[in-house]
Amino acid sequence: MTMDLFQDQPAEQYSERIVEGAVVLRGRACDSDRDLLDAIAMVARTAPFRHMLTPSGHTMSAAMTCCGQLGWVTDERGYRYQSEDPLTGRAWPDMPPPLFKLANQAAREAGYPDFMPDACLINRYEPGARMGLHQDKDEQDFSQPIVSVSLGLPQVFQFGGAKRNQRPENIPLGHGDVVVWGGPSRRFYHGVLRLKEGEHPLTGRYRYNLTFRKAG
Ligand SMILES: O=C(O)CCC(=O)C(=O)O
Ligand SMILES: [Fe+2]
Repeated sequence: MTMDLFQDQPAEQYSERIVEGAVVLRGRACDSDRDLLDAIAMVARTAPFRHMLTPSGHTMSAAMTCCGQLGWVTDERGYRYQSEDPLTGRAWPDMPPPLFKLANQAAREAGYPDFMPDACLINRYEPGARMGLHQDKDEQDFSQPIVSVSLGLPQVFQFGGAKRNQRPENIPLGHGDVVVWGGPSRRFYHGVLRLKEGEHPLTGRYRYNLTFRKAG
């Protein structure tokens, strides 16, 4: 992993290239962390966190909700995007402006200008929860990147390659870190290891992850 330190940024905001097209922007969500967490709480009042079923009948260990025009869902029928929350039958809540702004700015910084996400999946992990290696491939347009924001407890992110059997790099992600991947790495395998027990001043026993995508 190479590291570039930019003189015009605070010491804790630097970027680390993972592979071509993929970068970790350390600390980029710190300035707006309270606004982001307030926005998550607001979304969850309309579209509550829930544990979705995988097509094979397993319960996901991360609790999820969505905002934006489209929400990612999984159930016994498969993985897909839809404009209504299956739990309530209502449209997903709008994407709160601080979320959109952060995703758009992070993408631009990573070399993807004009990223206009229409879907934000919100994952909430408690100690023990994880997400196995997978590809994000339910979207229409793979020219658009993924922007992934971490808030709260630290968790190890795994970033592999185009094939599942490629050994992933383990990248510890902390509060405020943003990962962006696209271009040649857009469909690379990734996941997170089990969340360790801990207590974060802003999120308690949770890690939140915001995954922004242009789905439709
Ligand atoms: O929690 C993370 O950092 C990764 C989440 C993810 O890959 C996904 O929701 O597709
Ligand atoms: Fe993913």
